[in-house]
Amino acid sequence: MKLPVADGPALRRHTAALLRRHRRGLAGVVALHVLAATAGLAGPWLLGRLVDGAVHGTTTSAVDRTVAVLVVAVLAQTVLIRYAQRAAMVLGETVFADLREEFVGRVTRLPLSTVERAGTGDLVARTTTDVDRVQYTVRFGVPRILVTTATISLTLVAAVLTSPLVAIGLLAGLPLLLPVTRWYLRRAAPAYLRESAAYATLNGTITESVEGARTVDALGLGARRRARVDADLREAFAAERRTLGLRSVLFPGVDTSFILPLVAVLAWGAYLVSTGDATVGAVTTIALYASQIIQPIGELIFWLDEIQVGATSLARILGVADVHADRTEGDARPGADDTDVRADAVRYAYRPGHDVLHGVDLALRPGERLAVVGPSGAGKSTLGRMLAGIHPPTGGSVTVGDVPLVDLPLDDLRGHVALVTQEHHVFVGPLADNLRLADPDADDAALERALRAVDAWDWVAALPHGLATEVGSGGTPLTPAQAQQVALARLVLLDPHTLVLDEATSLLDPRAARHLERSLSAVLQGRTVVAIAHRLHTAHDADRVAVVDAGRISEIGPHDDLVAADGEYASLWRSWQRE
Ligand SMILES: Nc1ncnc2c1ncn2[C@@H]1O[C@H](COP(=O)(O)OP(=O)(O)OP(=O)(O)O)[C@@H](O)[C@H]1O
Repeated sequence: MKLPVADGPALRRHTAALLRRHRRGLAGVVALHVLAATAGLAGPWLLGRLVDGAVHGTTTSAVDRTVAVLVVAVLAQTVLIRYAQRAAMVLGETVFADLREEFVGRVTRLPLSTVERAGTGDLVARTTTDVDRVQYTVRFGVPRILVTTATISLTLVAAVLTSPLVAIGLLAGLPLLLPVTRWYLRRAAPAYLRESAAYATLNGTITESVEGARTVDALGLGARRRARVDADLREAFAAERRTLGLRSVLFPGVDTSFILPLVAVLAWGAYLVSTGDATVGAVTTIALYASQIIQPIGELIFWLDEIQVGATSLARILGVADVHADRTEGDARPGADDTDVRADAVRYAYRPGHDVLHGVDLALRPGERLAVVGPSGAGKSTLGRMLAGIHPPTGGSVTVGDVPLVDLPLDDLRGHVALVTQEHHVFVGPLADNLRLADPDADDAALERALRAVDAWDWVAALPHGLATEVGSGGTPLTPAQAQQVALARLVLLDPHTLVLDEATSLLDPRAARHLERSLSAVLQGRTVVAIAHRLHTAHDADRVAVVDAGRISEIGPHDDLVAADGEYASLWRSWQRE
């Protein structure tokens, strides 16, 4: 599954709305640039007058006056450009900050099931490379496009006002410029989209290979992974060559079309002077305009090219919003004492048509401890995720007090059922903030109580700044066991009545595991617990055991009953005892 990309109309709608939101800033920037460009036009016009003066006779004081006005115009232009550029940069930053906040909102609301299915490579590329590209375009591109468009338009108007006949020469470049630019722009968007997608895929493959290096090594998958990276590289190379090919037509075409107006103005102007239809001064002014306009047109085309890249990235960023929510909140809420969690005919498929759960029925008894056992790949973790409301089932339902889990707002849901796994990310920031993710309103005393409950207060109190200590990457490092205790303390704050434990302590060294099990049992006290058991002794101690086999619950009951029934569980149990 790939994350969606916004289409052209959506992109235009969004850009228009963004510009409308910042229309005042935009108007200010345009006004300042128009003033700066107007001051810049005075130079060629005054020089043209000087030339005419020299041809037809003038006085020294008239020349002095013209030069004085020229100096004032240049000074005014310099000052205006300074403020115009400053305003443009501020606008770029404001617009980008707006975009970035919107994007963070979108990404953090993405359904977990979508992120898992799409893989993280594409999302990481969108949050890094694409955001960088949009940032560059918005910060520098948008202001420069405003500047160059204002300069070019005003220069053309000034040229026409100086001498409409001579100004016709300025059009000489258009027959080449227009078709080349049109040809390019038509092809550029898909080509850049392909390039971004190719790099995102390459990123994903490389990240996956590095993260799974041990598995790749253990299974001897090195050659296959290399072949995949090579294939991705070939695609990225082909995509890059295509965009380079497009640019290699655009740039020479554009360069040639820049020279043509200057040559045309001089040749056509000389003819008009000879017929008496133009003055030498007017030709000088317009020839200066023709050379003055080259740089802004070149810059505008450069930015139109960059804008293609930025627009492609923006389409990828906006596309994230097109991911459908995997659940819709309903109004029904379970009663305060309604803690019955049930699964009815639950089916689930990671890929359409490939069910890994085939209609599971399970009614948890409040306060019981249920161990879920079964062969690897049988669907235990998947069932655990259904019971915790992580993924909506593709068939059937999981309810708490008769309300489907996926109809509850996420904050509410976590107050009923929570999943505990061995992945415990510690976020960069104060330890207290890490805990308040579970309950933003908890005061320090509540945080301390939660930490004491999981036996973690001693080490937290010994940290340099206690609860305020910065943890996470770059801060005070926490051991895996400490990170897990922080996660358990969050559970205490969430206070769900039902917990699903999936491999919660399996990867820790035995000493840490024993310590943690103490913390864990404090958390489990008085709650309904579904423990996905990878070691059968957990099953032995549970109130009931559910055996999951090939996506179905094949047996369920107390340990002793199942052993006496001499079914699948009994043989699992016997083989475990023999080990
Ligand atoms: N994210 C996923 N995408 C696609 N298929 C998946 C995904 N996660 C699990 N599966 C598949 O679903 C099936 C059930 O997997 P699950 O992890 O639920 O089994 P399990 O009983 O917990 O196994 P184990 O004890 O090995 O963890 C397996 O065939 C597995 O390959």
